[in-house]
Amino acid sequence: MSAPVVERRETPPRDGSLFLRTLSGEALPTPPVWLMRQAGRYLPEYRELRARAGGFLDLCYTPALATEVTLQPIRRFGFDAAILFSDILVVPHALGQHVGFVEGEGPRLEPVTSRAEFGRLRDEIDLAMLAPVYETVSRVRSELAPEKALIGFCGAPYTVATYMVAGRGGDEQAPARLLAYRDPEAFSELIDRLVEASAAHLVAQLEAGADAVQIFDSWSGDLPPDEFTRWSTEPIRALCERVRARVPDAKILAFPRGAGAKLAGFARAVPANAFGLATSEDLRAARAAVPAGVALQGAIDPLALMAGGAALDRAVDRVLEELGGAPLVVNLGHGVRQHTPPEHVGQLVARVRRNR
Ligand SMILES: Cc1c2[nH]c(c1CCC(=O)O)Cc1[nH]c(c(CCC(=O)O)c1C)Cc1[nH]c(c(CCC(=O)O)c1C)Cc1[nH]c(c(C)c1CCC(=O)O)C2
Repeated sequence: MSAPVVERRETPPRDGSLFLRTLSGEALPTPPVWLMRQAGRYLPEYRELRARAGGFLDLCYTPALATEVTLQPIRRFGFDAAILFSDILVVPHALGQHVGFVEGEGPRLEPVTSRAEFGRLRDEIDLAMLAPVYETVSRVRSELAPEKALIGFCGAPYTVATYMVAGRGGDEQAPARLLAYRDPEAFSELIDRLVEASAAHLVAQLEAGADAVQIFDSWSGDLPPDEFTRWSTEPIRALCERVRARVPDAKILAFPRGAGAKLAGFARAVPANAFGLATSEDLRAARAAVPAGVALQGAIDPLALMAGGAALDRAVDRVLEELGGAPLVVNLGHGVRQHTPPEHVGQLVARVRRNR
């Protein structure tokens, strides 16, 4: 791993951060709240800035703009945590894969589908290429109030591999799964490289000032149990261990989206401080599946958020009731959708905090 690009900043202890206290195992009467994809196209101020920024990756790699976009939802809604504005696909980009974003369609990568093609990627992640991302982390941290936490992130090795092999997103995980069955050694080599690259990327974000990091595993939930253990649980466990070897007190959230009954085994193996729950999870079963004192994060339906009104209040109350009384970070079960009215986000935050 190359040396960190940005020096670790001396940061004051943030005892006032409800988010960090929850990750340390405290059950708070009013839990912290932030939302996946809280920055983005549902916000008019994002759309306005995005139109001036050029391409999506240009926005991610321009610290002044990425900082502004990260802070927009904090100013508007007062969330307890900001999430760095970036993307999981900067890791393949810094491994030398061609990555682009097609307007209105999503990511397009030049697919890597064999050992020979993996061989054309860099052996190690080029952290210098991601220096603007780490600069964004330090800028955001210095502009955020001390009681607000800053979350860095990466995609889980399996999820990132599905994009690298298929060359695109959506429901196109079949190419990676086929490769995993046809040539498990080759797929395993790709996953191992992603473990190392992602660890270096998370450590660099923590050293630049991120208070915690989240690992997004958006696509492993469909895997059969043994494949899930091999391609999701084990690589994420290894990733957490690599990060903690460099930053022993790193706060880590793992989000194995849609793990369902596989969550219990995942949570036993992965040494995270919190586990994210998708909309579809049985919340009480999930609580019983994770070790006592470990935080859970989730799991309001993004479509209840879009609907608003009484349906949204009920969705918030259900999460508070079924997951409250133990360490809880209120969030959605997946990202905010594009056509969500911003006032509904305000309603969600007010509902969580109404007894405060
Ligand atoms: C799979 C995945 C990706 N990116 C991400 C995941 C994991 C979470 C999930 O399952 O959604 C994670 C991500 N992507 C983005 C963030 C920023 C922080 C946040 O607000 O949560 C985070 C944490 C910004 C983004 N990443 C992207 C946008 C939209 C780009 C635009 O403004 O045009 C944003 C705000 C583009 C992106 N990036 C990706 C896709 C499939 C797309 C296109 C689909 C879409 O547009 O929603 C890959």
